[in-house]
Amino acid sequence: MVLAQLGGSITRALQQMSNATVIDEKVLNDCLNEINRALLQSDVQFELVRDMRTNIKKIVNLQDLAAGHNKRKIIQQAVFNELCKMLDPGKSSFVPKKGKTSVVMFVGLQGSGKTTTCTKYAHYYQKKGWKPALVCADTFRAGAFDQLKQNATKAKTPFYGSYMESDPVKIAVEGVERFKEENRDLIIVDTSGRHKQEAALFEEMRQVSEATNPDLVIFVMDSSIGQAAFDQAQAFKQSVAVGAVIITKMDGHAKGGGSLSAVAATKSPVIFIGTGEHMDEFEVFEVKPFVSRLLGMGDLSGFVDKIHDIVPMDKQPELLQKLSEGFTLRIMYEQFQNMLSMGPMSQVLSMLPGFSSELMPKGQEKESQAKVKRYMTIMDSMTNEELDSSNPKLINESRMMRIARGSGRLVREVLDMMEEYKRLAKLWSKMKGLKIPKKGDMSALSRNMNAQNMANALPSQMLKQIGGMGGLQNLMKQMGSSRDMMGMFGGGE
Ligand SMILES: Nc1nc2c(ncn2[C@@H]2O[C@H](COP(=O)(O)OP(=O)(O)OP(=O)(O)O)[C@@H](O)[C@H]2O)c(=O)[nH]1
Repeated sequence: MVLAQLGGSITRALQQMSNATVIDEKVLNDCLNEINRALLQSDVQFELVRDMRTNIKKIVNLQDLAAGHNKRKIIQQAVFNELCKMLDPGKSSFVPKKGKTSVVMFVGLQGSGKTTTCTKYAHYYQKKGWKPALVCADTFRAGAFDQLKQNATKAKTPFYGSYMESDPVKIAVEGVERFKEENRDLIIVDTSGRHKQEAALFEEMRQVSEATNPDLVIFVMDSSIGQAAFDQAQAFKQSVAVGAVIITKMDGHAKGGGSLSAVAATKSPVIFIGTGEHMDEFEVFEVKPFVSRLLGMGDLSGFVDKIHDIVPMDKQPELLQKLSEGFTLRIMYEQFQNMLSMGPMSQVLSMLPGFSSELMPKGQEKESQAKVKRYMTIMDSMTNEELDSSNPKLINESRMMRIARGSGRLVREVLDMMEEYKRLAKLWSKMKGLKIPKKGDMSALSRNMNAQNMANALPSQMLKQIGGMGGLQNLMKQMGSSRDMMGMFGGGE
């Protein structure tokens, strides 16, 4: 979970307030002080924090609240709303339309993650059936074109650039023209960065922008820049028409609140956040779900969307039909494939209320991805008969030796994979009848989620970290109450 520490501190402050027998001025002030401290510690700009406090105090006038009022809920709601307000510039950014050509220009300082983010952005839309293309107009940094080329090739996205040409405007114009002719619907122009803000950078940006006339300029900002965020964002906004912000490296820093101040500086919404170096570590940013997650209330709608990414609507009856005929190795293979394309598991799980990606350390996640890939290599050496059978006994000793030889793995590893298959087959048989909720149908999801189902689905190590079955039940209780809160804030269902 990004900014997990900040979220944890705010939640604790609200919790402490809730524990007080009477909520008076002192209790409210203590709570707000605690929240302020947490925001400032994570580098949110001082003025924003001060305004937030003033606004909450204005809304929550304890003297005016009659005895019957639920002060706790009103305060919690005010904190939630103010956090949302801080992150919401009140206007949306340009949204490209599939099938219609849009030009999107990326700007930012060198090292902010601009080039990586261009590819992530292209990949995100490509997965949804768009036809993006990348133009490298960074002639300042040697190697920038190679990097873009490498990333674009990995993402199977067409690209344009030049080793010889030194005029970024010329390259940008040529690239955009070329891809317009090819009817690409999302033309992404990567511009050069500098180590620091300087006149040459802004002049070049302005010229590229003038020549390509982008529909949207996206400002890419590294979340770790702290208090400097506000000024940096403002400087870019003054030079080009920044219409949206993407904040990168939200995975690495407990701080990062500073970058959220960019919203106030550019008056443009944050549209995505980068949460890792991997192409899929890229999340759509939406204010309410983000604040919900920040406060440990989860983002059930995002979670359901992820499920639909893995098993699209039109494939669901097919999968359920296949599963009803028995859990085969081929189904496991396909699910592994989906899992890998979906991106890191911690990102998905962090959408569940009360979960934190801290529960799943990065190293461990990489390890489990490597394991999944190993299992897939092993399955690549299996026959159709083996893959389509739901009887593990079919894979006898001699078959195992053959499969190990064919895949270049150890027999022990084939055995490991079969154990994993049996574990998942057992899990599936227990989960029979589970329905995949429709998009937006949160109640179906919660109906399906009882502690036993969840306990079965979680890796045992993770269950231990949560605090076993007891810890999980507590978490589910929290989920219940967080759902109430989400409903109250209009964030969940
Ligand atoms: N952890 C983490 N690393 C990231 C993220 N986004 C980018 N990076 C890394 O940040 C470093 C710099 O990224 P680049 O894309 O090369 O930076 P850039 O802003 O394009 O640099 P210039 O092209 O020189 O302007 C690379 O090592 C990326 O892998 C992110 O969201 N999380």
